[in-house]
Amino acid sequence: MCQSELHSFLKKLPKCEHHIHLEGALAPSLLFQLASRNEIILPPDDDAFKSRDALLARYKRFLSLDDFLHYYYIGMSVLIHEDDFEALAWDYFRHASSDGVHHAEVFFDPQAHISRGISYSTILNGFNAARSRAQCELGITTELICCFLRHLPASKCLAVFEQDDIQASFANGAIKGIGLDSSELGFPPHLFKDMYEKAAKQGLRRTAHAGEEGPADFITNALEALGVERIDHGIRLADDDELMGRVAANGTMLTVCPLSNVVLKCVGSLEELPIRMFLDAGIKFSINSDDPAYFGGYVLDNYCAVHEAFDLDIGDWERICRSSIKGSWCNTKRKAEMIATLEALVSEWTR
Ligand SMILES: Nc1ncnc2[nH]cnc12
Ligand SMILES: [Zn+2]
Repeated sequence: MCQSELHSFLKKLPKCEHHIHLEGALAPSLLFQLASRNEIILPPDDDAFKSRDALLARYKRFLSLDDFLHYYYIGMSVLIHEDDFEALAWDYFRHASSDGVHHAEVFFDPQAHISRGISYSTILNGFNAARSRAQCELGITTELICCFLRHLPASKCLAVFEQDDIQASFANGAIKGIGLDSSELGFPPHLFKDMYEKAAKQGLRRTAHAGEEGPADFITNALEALGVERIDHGIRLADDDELMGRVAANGTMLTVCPLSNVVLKCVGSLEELPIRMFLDAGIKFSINSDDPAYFGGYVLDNYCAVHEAFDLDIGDWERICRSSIKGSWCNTKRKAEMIATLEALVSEWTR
């Protein structure tokens, strides 16, 4: 298959994205536009904020997860009004649709906005307006996953989790599940056990970032102490054969983010990612963009990069795509529609 045929095949695959932080889809052009409209002063002593090109150049030199998070939290400070949150999410949904995403489960970080005086309803109304539009105009189904910031005290996270407006959004189904993100090293999953126990009792789906920069032990810890159903990133699973066997046997899905791992120096190059090892070991995983505006690629760029690095065949892609549909938190009818699309595509390309 030549490159352009392959690109067309990868684009047509009915993709599900499970690991995308909406705040990480804030393109520099929208960032500067909102900063100006909302009269937000970006750090004057950091030359990266002098222009769009300077900011993009700085994004190419991230040294670590924390180095990136510094820019991520400054960037989102321009989001003030409902319309801003709507514009951000709509921009992502448009990109996702043109990349062949059929279903997206998207993260957001309420604590990073509430702490700046933005109400939870402002965030949720903005995102929900974009979600309705994505469903009507693009045919994409979406779910929201409310993430908690692990660099903050667990007691503070629990207090936000228990806030009346957040509890109401759990109860009325606006939020599908919870996640745990931000700085990983020094913040093991078990610190958040109480919150995850409450979430389980309330019937929320549960995932957590683990094994991105942190060790394989954090994956064990997230599975055992938090009872998570998915692991976000999870690439350090490759360091523990016994755990890898357990994850494969339980069918726990990893949401891997290849370009993110390279840009944040979690691996030296794409080829170092354990993609082939995971396929051989029967580990289920989906491929995702994480923070597409910061890492130079949306989901299709990640699919193409993985294809080039690992020379996958149609059978490999069918498995990845099938696991990704099955590991989604949408209803069985929606999954069946996507599986049917996948099977029709594969049969067309293998005729
Ligand atoms: N890659 C990542 N890891 C942890 N927290 C994040 N928040 C946004 N992107 C993240
Ligand atoms: Zn992430």
